[in-house]
Amino acid sequence: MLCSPEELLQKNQALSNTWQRYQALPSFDSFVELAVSINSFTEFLIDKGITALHHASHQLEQVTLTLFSEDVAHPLPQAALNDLNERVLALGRMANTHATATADLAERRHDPLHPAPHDMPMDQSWLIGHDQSAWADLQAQLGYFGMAAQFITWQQPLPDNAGVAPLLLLDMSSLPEAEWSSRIQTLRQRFVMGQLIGLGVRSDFERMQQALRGGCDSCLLEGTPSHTIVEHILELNERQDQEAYRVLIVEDSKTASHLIRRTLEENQIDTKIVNDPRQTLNALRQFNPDLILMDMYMPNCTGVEAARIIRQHSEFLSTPIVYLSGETNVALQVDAMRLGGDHFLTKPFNPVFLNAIVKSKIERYRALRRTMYNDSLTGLLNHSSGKNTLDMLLSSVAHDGGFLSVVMMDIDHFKQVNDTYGHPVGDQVIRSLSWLLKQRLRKQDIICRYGGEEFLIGLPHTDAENAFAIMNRIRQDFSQIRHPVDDRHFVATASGGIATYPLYQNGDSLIKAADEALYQAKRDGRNRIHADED
Ligand SMILES: Nc1nc2c(ncn2[C@@H]2O[C@H](COP(=O)(O)OP(=O)(O)OP(=O)(O)O)[C@@H](O)[C@H]2O)c(=O)[nH]1
Repeated sequence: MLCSPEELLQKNQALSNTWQRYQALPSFDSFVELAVSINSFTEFLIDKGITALHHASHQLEQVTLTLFSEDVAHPLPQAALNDLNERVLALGRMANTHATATADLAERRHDPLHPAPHDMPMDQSWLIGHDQSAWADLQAQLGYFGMAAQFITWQQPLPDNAGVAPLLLLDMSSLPEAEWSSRIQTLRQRFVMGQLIGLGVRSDFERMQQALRGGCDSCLLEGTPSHTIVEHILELNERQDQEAYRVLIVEDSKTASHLIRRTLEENQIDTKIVNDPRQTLNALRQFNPDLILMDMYMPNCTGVEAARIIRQHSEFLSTPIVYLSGETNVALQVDAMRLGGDHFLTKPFNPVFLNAIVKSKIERYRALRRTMYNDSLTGLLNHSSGKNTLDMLLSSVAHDGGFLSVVMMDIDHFKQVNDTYGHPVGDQVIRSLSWLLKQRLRKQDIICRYGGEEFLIGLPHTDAENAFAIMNRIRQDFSQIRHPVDDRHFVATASGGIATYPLYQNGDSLIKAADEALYQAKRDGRNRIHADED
């Protein structure tokens, strides 16, 4: 996913402003500001998947953190100042190059004569190697997922119009090891925003290190099957599409709460502040945070009391609570943790550390939620969360007015797939359909694994005719995907049934009608979509 050039330049400007402020007024406080700004820029670059810039920013962050101590005198020694200055300037130059390239790309994407297909989020894909026939299967599979990769050899130069943020798949096994570093570095420098994936890398430490150090974003080992490579690429796309983290700040001091908000929002974390702890439950319900930052000592109610009240509500039992306090008494901290807390940060907090703690706790919390609400084989919503989400979507569509199409999709003769090739191969077929759905549908659509090989899909603001066109295209492409088994492959097909709101008024009747339409498609011969339009 591309970030807007304005956003990147703004972030970079904020960093160079804090650096200038530090130089004009070198104190511990202005150095803290600088560290926060660098940390924020680094996190931003990780979120946007801008690897090359991230590398430079991360190094700058590391240098800053080694100087982050109240014992270090300010201004810093001249050598350290020069080093920081060079790093900030180099980062600025890279950000400018990057922003210009992104702006060019955005302009081309909005060119009405050459519109980008909606199902191809990456710029372009290239496969660089020696023997194309070795990669024919991978090329075909990528094509069905809408990510066709063009093949060129290591001897051919990539054309000028190779794309600004291309996906580059590098067959490392066909390149002499002595050339790895220079080849990867050259590609990295040219395609700052590209995704570089090394293929066919042997699983020893030195080779992996060489590929990653040169600038590969990731490496896949020798012998990795095509479908695993495709999944890896699809996952890369998906990772960049996460919802922003949300933190509820319960803190009576307006100054402290705004300081925390600023630190977190600099790191793209959404926040909501509650200055009166008695408002916490309301705020939790409205804002649905991933984490609560809780002041220990507030009038009317202590943080520990508030945490105990929160933990009485089953829906907030696992929401992480991090206490903020001037309290350094370890025994009290241990007690506070026993009574429903997850971590303790003492004031004045180190903002870089606060951000790191918050992010790591949220990552774990989200992973836990995924196990509760998502299906483990496909990562899609599971049966009950899919139905609940459909009901919520239906009320919002009913409120705004418009259509909502519900699709039941089911893999044909799936029992035969299992019986012929075995259950694990059957699982792989289920995963392929789920990847295809994720790849093709919009973020606001619902995709749920409803049962074994059955999927429930909700397409808001989509009438039956459009839903048919979208699902029929997915059906066609699914039927082209080759599922590997030993040294052969086979194909599978799927059928679908569609029912649409407002013809059917509630979630259950929509699902029932879509299910009946699905069985009509099965009766009509399978590998087809049937829309209920009675
Ligand atoms: N591999 C695998 N198989 C599953 C899973 N869940 C259910 N199944 C199998 O899916 C098969 C579904 O078969 P049926 O409902 O008879 O339907 P079908 O063979 O697909 O036939 P039609 O739907 O009529 O085209 C059963 O054999 C289940 O055991 C799963 O998670 N993995």
